[in-house]
Amino acid sequence: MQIASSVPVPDRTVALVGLMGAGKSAIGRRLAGRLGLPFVDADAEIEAAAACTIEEFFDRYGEAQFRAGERRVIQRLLDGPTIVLATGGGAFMDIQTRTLMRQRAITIWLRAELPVLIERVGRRTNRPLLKQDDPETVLRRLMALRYPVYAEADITVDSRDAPAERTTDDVLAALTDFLHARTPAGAAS
Ligand SMILES: Nc1ncnc2c1ncn2[C@@H]1O[C@H](COP(=O)(O)OP(=O)(O)OP(=O)(O)O)[C@@H](O)[C@H]1O
Ligand SMILES: O=C(O)C1=C[C@@H](O)[C@@H](O)[C@H](O)C1
Ligand SMILES: [Mg+2]
Repeated sequence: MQIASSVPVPDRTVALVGLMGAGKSAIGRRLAGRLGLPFVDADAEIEAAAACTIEEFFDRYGEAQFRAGERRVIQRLLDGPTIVLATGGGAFMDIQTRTLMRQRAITIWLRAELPVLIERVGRRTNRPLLKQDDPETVLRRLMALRYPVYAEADITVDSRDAPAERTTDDVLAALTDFLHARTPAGAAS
């Protein structure tokens, strides 16, 4: 497939948002490879900065402190060079983080249906929010709360029950359309 050669180079960090299991990490890593940009996972950055897992962080300091740490990490990353950034599922819900991301990044919502999310999050048990109730109930609640806010992202792509490479192709195509729409006709891309 020739997609990569025709994709304009993003002039800003490309940040993925969406629920747990939407594929921010899995698709983000592939997207970065296709764009030739570094990939950074905000969850992993927080774990490195705090020297503990996200689960331990929630246990020790609680969610409010986690959101504050997440805000600082994302701010630092957006101050740096252009990257593909997988954000944590709740990052875009924080008004300050969201405002910053809307100003400084190209934001992409990976939207997934409930059955797809349930199947994917069942593969790992390290998501603290999914332990607060049964995972399906939590995901339903978060979908109702968060989907209207995720919809503020610049681009929305469906993260379907298909191979990750297919979703990556879909993201690249949508990003290409978005960047071409912003580039004045005839300008070099
Ligand atoms: N589009 C996709 N097609 C197929 N498998 C996928 C897709 N997206 C993610 N997966 C798989 O689903 C699982 C969860 O995905 P991933 O960890 O990337 O989600 P996430 O959005 O980063 O979640 P979190 O917010 O919890 O970090 C992984 O096993 C991943 O390989
Ligand atoms: O959706 C969320 O609020 C979260 C998603 C994960 O990426 C982690 O950032 C953490 O488990 C919280
Ligand atoms: Mg992730």
